[in-house]
Order: sequence, then structure tokens, then C-alpha cells
Amino acid sequence: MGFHLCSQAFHSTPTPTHNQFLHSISRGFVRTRVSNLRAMQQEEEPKHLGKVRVPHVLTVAGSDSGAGAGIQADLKACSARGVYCSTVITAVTAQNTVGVQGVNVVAEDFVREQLKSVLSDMHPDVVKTGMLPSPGIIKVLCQSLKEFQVRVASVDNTNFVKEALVVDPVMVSTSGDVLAGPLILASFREELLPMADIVTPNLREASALLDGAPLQTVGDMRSAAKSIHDIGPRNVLVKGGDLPESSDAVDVLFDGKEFYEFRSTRIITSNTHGTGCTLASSIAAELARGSSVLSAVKIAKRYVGSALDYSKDILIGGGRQGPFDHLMKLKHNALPCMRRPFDPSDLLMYAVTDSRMNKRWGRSMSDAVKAAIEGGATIVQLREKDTDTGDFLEAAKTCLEICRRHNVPLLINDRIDIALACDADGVHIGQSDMPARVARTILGPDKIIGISCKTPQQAEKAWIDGADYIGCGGVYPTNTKENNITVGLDGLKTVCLESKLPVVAIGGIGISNVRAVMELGVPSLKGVAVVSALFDRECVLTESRNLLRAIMDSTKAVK
Ligand SMILES: Cc1ncc(COP(=O)(O)OP(=O)(O)O)c(N)n1
Ligand SMILES: Cc1nc(C(=O)O)sc1CCOP(=O)(O)O
Ligand SMILES: [Mg+2]
Repeated sequence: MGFHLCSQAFHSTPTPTHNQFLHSISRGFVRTRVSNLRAMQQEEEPKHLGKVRVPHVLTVAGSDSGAGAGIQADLKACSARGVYCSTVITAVTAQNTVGVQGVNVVAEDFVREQLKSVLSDMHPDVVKTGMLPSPGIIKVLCQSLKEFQVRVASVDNTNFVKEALVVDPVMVSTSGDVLAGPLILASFREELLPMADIVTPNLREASALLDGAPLQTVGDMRSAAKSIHDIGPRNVLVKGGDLPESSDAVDVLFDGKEFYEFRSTRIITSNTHGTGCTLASSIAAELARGSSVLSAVKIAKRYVGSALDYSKDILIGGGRQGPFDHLMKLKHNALPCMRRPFDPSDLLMYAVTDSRMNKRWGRSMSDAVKAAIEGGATIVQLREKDTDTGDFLEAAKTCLEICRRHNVPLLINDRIDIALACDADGVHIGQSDMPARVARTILGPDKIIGISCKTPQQAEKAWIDGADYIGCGGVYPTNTKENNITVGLDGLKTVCLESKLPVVAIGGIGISNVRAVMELGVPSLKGVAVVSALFDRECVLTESRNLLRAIMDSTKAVK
């Protein structure tokens, strides 16, 4: 880890800190991404000295003259997500908001030449495909991917993705025009899908891949995802945007083991031209940035939802289906200086501040945060229940500078206004705070949202509402939070077993009992959140170091 890029300017970044290094080994492996390894290797060569490689998606797709879909959508989506996008054009379409007026397929040899130009020199992290208008072009693509060894590593849904292939099996445009005939189906099934890390059919495409099987319910979508998975792709996302009689948009992801349903409120707009291309290229962009498949799909869906919502009333063209505004100018244009995506292992040692405790020991909030991070805290939450808003904001800004310097995410407890004002990385909210769905709408697709949950039902709702993790407690009785219900180790385990989100345990945890918590050994349990064990002590640095050591010892014991 350690190469995190600013969307506007691709700065070189500091070398990994001691804390980042600890953070890496604490997972039992030093996390490397192919792109970062390459960056390190390249940095050793003089001509690359001081340069940082940026995440890169190659899109292999058709041009849309109306620029709502195809190559143009891919370029805009990747740019909006802060990822470089190169292009191989397979067809040029004459297209507008009314429909497709003409298609001019690019000669196979020239598709091969474009692929060679990009793959031999620029080494994209992810290849994303869209319109592939002939079996010959699919063959050329598969040969080139093999020749340049693009698909070298398999991925799973929890680890970082290395190089990946995202296939959007474009067959019919959203206006209903056929963009790829039945001959293509055989090539998809036999050649391209078995190489794909994720394939993203809509209902019509999923049905076509399965010889016309009707898909009318979420149950049908699940069966379709499973049958398409049998063809060979490692993950299948069946998009249910066209599902009849549903007020929610439901998509189903199947990774060969688990099904994940993504529900979002349907946005009433006719500006939906290019949503499929945009979703697939946003997934590709998140994979290129180092997300897992699961979080790439989640973030991409949030991004597309926000862009559709923002663009629902814009008017471009006189046809039935308009394009939308990928860059969401004015509203969410300012990307959060492209911090890396949230990683569940950030939850390993979660430091939660308390103004009263720090005052008692005569230190400022920022001194406390600095010491906790230097001692190994992997994420920080400012939980300041009785600090004035102005003072809180100023202290939060100082803490954010410290956290950014050490590449540690900073969340704000309860106060979405403070999080927005200082551009913190996210918020932690409880069951009686701002509803998570509203928080997500306010904060946009990129911010981290954590939610306190004491039951599996609350954990399920947190997942549906778009949270990134849950905090579960009180594991033990605590004096830090009044009238807190203790769920115990059993309650924690029950929630962890049911949770689709990563979990951090909280409540009365310290050096004497952290082992019992971590040794529950449930995969979704990623770490412990602590207040008094770090901050109601004389030396935060020493306490943090000791606690981190105990956590790491207990995670080793579990392995
Ligand atoms: C990591 C984490 N988990 C749980 C909580 C508790 O949040 P909440 O229920 O909103 O209670 P308050 O912290 O606001 O008193 C938390 N803060 N952090
Ligand atoms: C803030 C908070 N939330 C809890 C929950 O159960 O959701 S327990 C808690 C307090 C944790 O403090 P300490 O580490 O000092 O026990
Ligand atoms: Mg709260």
C-alpha cells in the first residue's frame, strides 16, 4: 500500500509509514497491488524516478456519437472516479437520444493493432469490455489478453484485486437497438466469459446468455447469476433495473459461493442512457484503485445512483432517453483528494477519542490522536460529546492533517456537519442518530459510514442502507457510554455471523480481554474499537503499542 493519488494532481506520496507497515503485516501478509509493485520497480529505474503510476482502465468498446454511452461514458466515468482510461474502439456508432442510426465496425486487424499499442506499453490494471460487434473481434481480444498476459491472477471478493477483466456483455442498447447479433453469444460463452473476473448483464442480456430464459423475479435473477457463473466468470452481477413492478432497483451479485442483493430506490428519470456502460466502467475503476469485487460493485452503484439523481432533470437531446452528467459538476465534483478506498482491515485497532478523558490527562484532541496513530491505530473516530462546534471543527481539521499524513482514515462521531466541513473520511452513527440512508445521500458515494448494531436485523439494515462497516457492542460493560446494553461475546458472535459488512467490536475492551474477542475467529470481525483503554491512561503511545501487539498476537493465534 502507500501510493494514494490526488484526483486533480497525481502527486508522488510519502513512503509507507511505520504504522502502515504494521497495518500491512497485521493482516498476515504485506498487501501489494500489482500496480504498486510495478511503481516500486519502476521507481528504481532512473527514468521513472519520482513518478507514481496511476490506476488505469483500458476500455474496449464502441464509440457513441451522442456520448452518453460507450467509450465516451467509460472515459467520463473513469475520469470522475480519478482513474486513467485508455481506449480501444471496436465500432463507431451514429447515435443520439432517439436511437442508433448506424454502426461502422472497425476492422479486426485494426482492433488488434490498437490493443497491441496500449497493452505493450501502458499496462492497464483492468480491462473493461463493452460493445464487441463480431466474433472475430472477440477472438482478437482474447488472443491479445493472453499474449500480453493481462489475466494473470484470480481474485476473490475479500482480497485486493490485481489485474482484472470486467465484461459488460453489451447486446442491446438501452434504446432497444441490437448492437451484437446471436453469433456473438457463442463467442461470449466459449471465449470471453471464462476469462472474466466479473460480468455485468442486464435482464435481457442475462436471458440471452441463457437461451432466452424468462427473468421476472429476484429469484429468477439469482438462478440466472448461478447459471452464468457456471459458464466461467468468477463473479456475476445481474442488473435488475428493468424488473417489472418494483419500486426499488435490485441487482444480484453471485461470487460462486454467496449471493449479495443491492437494493436502491429507483430514480425516476429518462436520463438513463449509458447507465450499463457507466456501472461497468466504474466497477473497473474501483478495481483498478484496489477495491475488492464486492466493494467495487457497491461503490460503483452508489456513484451511478448519485449521478442519476443529480442529472434527473437535465435536458440534452429530444429523444426518449437522455444522457446523464458523469462529472456531477457543482455537486459532488470535489473528490476527496482520492484517499484510498476503505479497507476492512482499517478496523484492526480503532481509536475513539473522548474529550473528558483527554482533558483529565491534560492533552489536546490532536496530541491524543497523534500518539494513538504513532502507537499503531489503524482508524480514528473523534467522539466529542461536549466540545463546542467551532472548537470541534478546528480540532478536527488538525486531526485530519495528522491522519492524512499517516494515511489513517478519520471519522467523526454523530456530526455529519463537522465531517462535511472538515472533509473527514466519514462518520460513525448510531441507531438513534441521522438515518444511514440520509447520511449516505448527504455524504455522497465515497465517504465511509459506520453504524452501531446490536442485532443481526440492524446489521442487515446497515448493509441495505449503504454502510461500510458496523460497530457491535457493548461486548463488555463500559463506563464510557451511559446505559449501554451489553451484548457479550455471544451477542457479538451472532451479529458477526450474520453480518454482510465488516464488524468492529466495541465496549469495555482492553489489553486484558482483547484476545478473547479476537479469538472468536469469525471472518467478518476485523478488529476492536477502544476509548478508555487508550485515552483514559497516562501514555497513549505506550497503551496503543501494547494493545496493537496483543491484537496481532491474538490474530496470529487464530490463524
Ligand atoms: C466503532 C463504534 N461503534 C459503536 C459506537 C457507538 O455509536 P452510537 O451508538 O451512536 O453511540 P455514541 O458513540 O454516539 O454514544 C461508536 N461510537 N463507534
Ligand atoms: C462508544 C461506545 N459504543 C458502544 C456500543 O456498545 O455501541 S460501547 C462504547 C464505549 C466504549 O468505550 P470503552 O472502550 O471505554 O469501553
Ligand atoms: Mg451516536
